[in-house]
Amino acid sequence: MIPASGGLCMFVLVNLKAYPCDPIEVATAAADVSDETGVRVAVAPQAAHLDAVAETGVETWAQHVSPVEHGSHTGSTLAEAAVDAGATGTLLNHSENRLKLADIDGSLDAADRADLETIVCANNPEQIAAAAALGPDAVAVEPPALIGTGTPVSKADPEIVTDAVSAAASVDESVDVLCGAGISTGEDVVSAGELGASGVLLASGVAKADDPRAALEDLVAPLE
Ligand SMILES: O=C[C@H](O)COP(=O)(O)O
Repeated sequence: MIPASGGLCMFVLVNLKAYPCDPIEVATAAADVSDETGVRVAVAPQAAHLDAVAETGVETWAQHVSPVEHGSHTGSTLAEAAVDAGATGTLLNHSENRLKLADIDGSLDAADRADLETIVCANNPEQIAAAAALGPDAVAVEPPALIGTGTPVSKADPEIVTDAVSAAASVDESVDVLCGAGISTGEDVVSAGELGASGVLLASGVAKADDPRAALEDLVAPLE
């Protein structure tokens, strides 16, 4: 799933959550930075912004898709609608949008049906093993206490990353592992890679930055 980029092979996925940033400004910067460096960078905007973000040319991910098919499902995010809007992947079970096990499974089925790449988030290595057993393309370990703090998981709790990598591999070696929470610099990304992660999931370091382009350039600089 994760293509090589420079010396260290890392995927940088920027989740815009519901932050009051300009999604087009971030997406345009992410597309440019990805084009200029060859590093895989994707943006996950609000569902209502998928179309506009995808039009910038950046790799575009949904923040969630619902475990439903076409039908009477008011308020859902249909996987096929996300694809029509330009998404090529989806997060599932983010710490801020926890799902029941059956719903994670159902959302994975919906994503597979629509041909969306998938990353299932989890709090700890035990949950990572359970998530990997459901057959996503990747999992992302994020300790909730570090989310949005600016304190990188790769420094504050490196064992949770190495343990998550081992846990996923013990279930299915084809499932990649990302890590997230507090990642905001290129040094954090390198540390994550050295711990065995194939990518990073981050939000505030870019979405709340005064200069999102500069933040993205810093994140990928060591990967070129
Ligand atoms: O989806 C992103 C994660 O929750 C990390 O958020 P953060 O980079 O603001 O800590």
